[in-house]
Amino acid sequence: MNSQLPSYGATFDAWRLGAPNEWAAYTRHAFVQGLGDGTLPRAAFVHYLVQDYVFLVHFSRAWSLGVVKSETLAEMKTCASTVDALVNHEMALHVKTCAAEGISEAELFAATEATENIAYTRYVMDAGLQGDFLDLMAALMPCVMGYGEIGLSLAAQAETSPYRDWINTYADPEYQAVCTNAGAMLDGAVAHRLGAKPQNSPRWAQLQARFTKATALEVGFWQMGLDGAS
Ligand SMILES: Cc1ncc(C[n+]2csc(CCO)c2C)c(N)n1
Repeated sequence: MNSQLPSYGATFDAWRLGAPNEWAAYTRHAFVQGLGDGTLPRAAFVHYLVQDYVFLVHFSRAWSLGVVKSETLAEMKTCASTVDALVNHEMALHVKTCAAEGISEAELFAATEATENIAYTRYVMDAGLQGDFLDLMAALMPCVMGYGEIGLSLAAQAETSPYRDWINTYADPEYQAVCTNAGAMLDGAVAHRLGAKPQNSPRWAQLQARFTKATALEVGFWQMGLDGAS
């Protein structure tokens, strides 16, 4: 385990520090350890991937809401390119892996959502509908950055793990750059709305709470992957 955490920008790093228990439960979950050491049952991985496909559909909707709530072109560009990456690239990994297990894309799209899945994606969507761009980003960031951190922490095990494609997707410098860029965009968005000392803003605690809740919902998602396959 890599004990040095990657930095993805001042705002994200502060929010991660503000949710130590939830963050550790998310990034060091038994599901994650099983991906690294190869002990994760294949059925749990496939169950997770089918749910994750539906998750990505709703995450694409949430990032699309980010375009709507943007106040600068830089924000709009990040959100628009994330939607593109999700619907035209990231979901393809799920389709390919599931096809090898005999599950078609139509079946993926029509999969029944697990309660933990509904809870997470609708929480994020509501954060964006009820709040502003920062509320939405606080709910979206655990997903983006958490997978970057998990990918890096598992990279050393990739060669020997049957889940090496999954690990390499997120350990890849290209995905690390996605995290760094998202973090820089977030820092800009925070400065734009809350000024140079955002931690003094009355909104800071509320944003931290949204980030912490979304992180806890990631823990529930891993657990659903483990439990739902048995
Ligand atoms: C439960 C769950 N959490 C996070 C991710 C990772 N992820 C989701 S969207 C995206 C791209 C940028 O937002 C990434 C990396 C996932 N696949 N499933």
